[in-house]
Amino acid sequence: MANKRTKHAVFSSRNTDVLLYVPLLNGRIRLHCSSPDALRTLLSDPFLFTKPSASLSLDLMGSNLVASTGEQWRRHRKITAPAFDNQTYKDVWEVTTRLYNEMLATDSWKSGNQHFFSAFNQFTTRVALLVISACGFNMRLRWDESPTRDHLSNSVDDTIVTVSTTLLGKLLFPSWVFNIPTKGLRRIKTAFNDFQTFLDAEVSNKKRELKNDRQFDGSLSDANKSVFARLVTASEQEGAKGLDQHELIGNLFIFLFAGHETTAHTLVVTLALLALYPDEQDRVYNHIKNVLGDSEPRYDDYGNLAPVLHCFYEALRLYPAAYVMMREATADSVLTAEGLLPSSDTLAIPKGTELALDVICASRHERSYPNPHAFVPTRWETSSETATAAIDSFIGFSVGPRVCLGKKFATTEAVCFLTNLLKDWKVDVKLLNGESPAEWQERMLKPTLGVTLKTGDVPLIMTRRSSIKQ
Ligand code: HEM
Repeated sequence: MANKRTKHAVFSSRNTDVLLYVPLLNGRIRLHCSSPDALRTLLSDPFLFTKPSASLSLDLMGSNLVASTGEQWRRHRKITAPAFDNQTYKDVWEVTTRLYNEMLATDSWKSGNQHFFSAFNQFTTRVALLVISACGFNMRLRWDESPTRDHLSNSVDDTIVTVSTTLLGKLLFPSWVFNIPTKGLRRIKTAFNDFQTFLDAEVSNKKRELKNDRQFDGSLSDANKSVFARLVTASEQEGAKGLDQHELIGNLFIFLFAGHETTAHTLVVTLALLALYPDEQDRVYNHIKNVLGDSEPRYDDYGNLAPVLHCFYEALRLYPAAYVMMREATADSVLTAEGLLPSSDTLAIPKGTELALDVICASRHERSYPNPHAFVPTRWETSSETATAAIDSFIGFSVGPRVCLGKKFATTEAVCFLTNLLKDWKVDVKLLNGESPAEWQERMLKPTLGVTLKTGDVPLIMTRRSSIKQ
C-alpha cells in the first residue's frame, strides 16, 4: 500500500482532511475529502450531494439503481429494496454452503492435506459469481458447471467475467473506439454485445417463467423467489410506475456486477490478512469451534459469528473495493467536521462543487482508526476500547439512504464462506527467503484502481485442520 500511504501522508503532512483543486479538463472546483465524519455527512443527504452525471455511466445496459439520481433513484430503490430480506439471506447462506462443499469435492481439493493455490482469488470470484447468479436470478449452477447459450460466443460465466474485467475500458472510451479492428477491442465489443443479448433473453425468459409459476393466490413457488423474481413482482404491482424491460436489464446487470467483484476481492484479502496475522486466525478459529462444536454452520449462527464478520470488515477497511465515491453539490452549503482544515472545522461548499470522497484515506484515518495500517479485527467489537468505528457508520458500504443495498447479502455470503473454510483449513502464505509478512503484503496485495479496487492474483496455502497435530 505504499502509494496509498503516500497519498494519506499528503493529507496528514498538511494537517488537513480536504484538498481543493481545479482539474485542467473541466475547470470546475473539485474537493478531495478524506475526513470520515465529513464523508458520513456528505453521504447522508443524497439530494444536496448528488451523484454527478459523469459517474452515472454505469447505465450502459439500462437505467438502474446505482446509476440514477433524484426521483428516478427513489423509484428504483422502492422496487428493488424489499427483495433484500431474511428470505434472501437465508438462501445466500444455503447456496454458499452448497458451493463450498462442491468446491471441496473437486480434484484440486479432495485429496491431500495441503494445497498451494497460486491465485486463490479465482475461487472467491467463482463463489461470488455463482451466489449472485443463484440468489439473484435463480440460475442455480453447480461449482463445475459452465452453461452456454446459443447466442453467446463463450460460456455464460466467461462472458460475465470478461464484461466485469473490461468494464472500465468500456466506460472510459467512446463507442467508436471499439470498432477499431484489434483483437483486444473486438473481444470487449463481442463480450458486451453478447451480454446485452443474454440479459435481454434472460429477462424475457424469467418473466415468462414467473407467469407460468404463479399459484392460485398469485404468489410464487419457493423455487422462484430469487431477488430478480421478487423485483419483477414488485415492479408489476407498481403498475405504470414499475420498471420496464430496459430498466430490469439495467438492474440485472448492476446486481451481477456490483454483487460479485467487490465481495470476491474482499474475501480473498480477508484470507490473506488472516494468514499474515496468525494470532488473529487462531482467535477466530477458536471462536468458530466454540460456537459450532462439531456441527455445520447454519444461517441462525450468523449473529454468533461476529468475529468472522469483523475480519471481513477490517479487510474491507484496509482495501475498500468502492475506493472513491463522486458527488456534486446541488446548492451552496457549509460542511462541518472535526479537523477538516488546519484552522477551522467548517468549510463553505459552493453549488456545483465536485466532491471526491476518498474512502481509502478516510478508512485509514488515525482519528477514527488508531494504528490505522494494521489488521485489527477486534476494533469492530462494540466492547472494544478502540471501537470508534461502529459498523453502522463505516463508509466501506457507504451510509445514509444510498447505503449499499447488497451489504447484508455480501456479509452473509462472506461469513458463511469464511466460517466453512476456516473451520476446515489453516491459511498460510509462502514468504520468500528473508521476507517479512509486511513485505509479502506490500508485494502481493498491491491495489489496482479500476471501477473498483482490486489486487492481482493472491497465492495462498491451505492445510487441512484435521491433519495438524495440536
Ligand atoms: C464487499 C462487497 C460490497 C461492497 C464493498 C459494496 C460497496 C458499495 C458502496 C460503497 C456503495 C455506494 C456507492 C455510491 O453511492 O457511490 C454501494 C452501492 C450499491 N451496492 Fe454494494 N457493495 C458490495 C456488495 C454488493 C452486493 C453483493 C450487491 C448486490 C447483490 C450490491 C449492490 C449495490 C447496489 C444496488 C448499490 C446502489 C444503492 C443505491 O444507490 O441506492 N453491493 N455498494
